[in-house]
Amino acid sequence: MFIEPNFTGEKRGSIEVICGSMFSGKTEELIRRLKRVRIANQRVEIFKPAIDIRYHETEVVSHDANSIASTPVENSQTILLLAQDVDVVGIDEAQFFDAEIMHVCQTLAIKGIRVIVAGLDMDYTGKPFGPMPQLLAIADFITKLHAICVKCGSIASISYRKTSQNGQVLLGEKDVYEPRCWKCFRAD
Ligand SMILES: Nc1ncnc2c1ncn2[C@@H]1O[C@H](COP(=O)(O)OP(=O)(O)O)[C@@H](O)[C@H]1O
Ligand SMILES: Cc1cn([C@H]2C[C@H](O)[C@@H](COP(=O)(O)O)O2)c(=O)[nH]c1=O
Ligand SMILES: [Zn+2]
Repeated sequence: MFIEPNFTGEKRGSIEVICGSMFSGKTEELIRRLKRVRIANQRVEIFKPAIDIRYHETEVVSHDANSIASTPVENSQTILLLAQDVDVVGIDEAQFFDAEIMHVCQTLAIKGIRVIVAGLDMDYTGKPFGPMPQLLAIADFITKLHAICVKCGSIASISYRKTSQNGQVLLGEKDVYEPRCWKCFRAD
């Protein structure tokens, strides 16, 4: 389990990245950390890319229906504009943001803000997804989570696309994706 920074005392900025396949628990872990921030009476703002309105327009929602209020933004620069007077910034679905998200996270951390980012590390082909490699490179703390392979029950690192549609961005749930281990991913 991730041991979070102390909630009291001098504020030092930091960047935490939570990554893994679909259904690995990234959003649940993000929500868990952010709810604890609220319990500690710290000020938090949560953002997600406007593209991701699968479950709810203004909430970050996990596959298990845990949720927390969030602000959908069109681009990463907007996060800088909206994240005023906060102790913590949470960002979900970071893979969909533009490349500038890396500098946005660095700027926030330099200002003393704790930044917690969740995102898919790989797309359905196994390629690194969007700005995630850069975010992982600058992270102070990385948590890699795994789902359970739906074929064999082993740990799953990759999100298998069940449809024949191409293109990196294709929103969906269990109708479109299932988590698989590498062996079962290669089997089809
Ligand atoms: N194959 C699976 N492996 C693990 N969890 C699964 C699987 N299928 C469904 N789930 C559910 O998904 C939840 C995680 O959802 P979520 O936090 O939204 O994941 P992520 O953001 O990584 O896609 C788990 O707690 C579990 O209830
Ligand atoms: C693998 C993969 C996923 N997506 C989409 C599908 C979902 O809408 C999100 C991931 O959500 P989660 O919170 O991690 O479950 O991303 C995509 O567009 N392209 C892909 O290759
Ligand atoms: Zn498997």
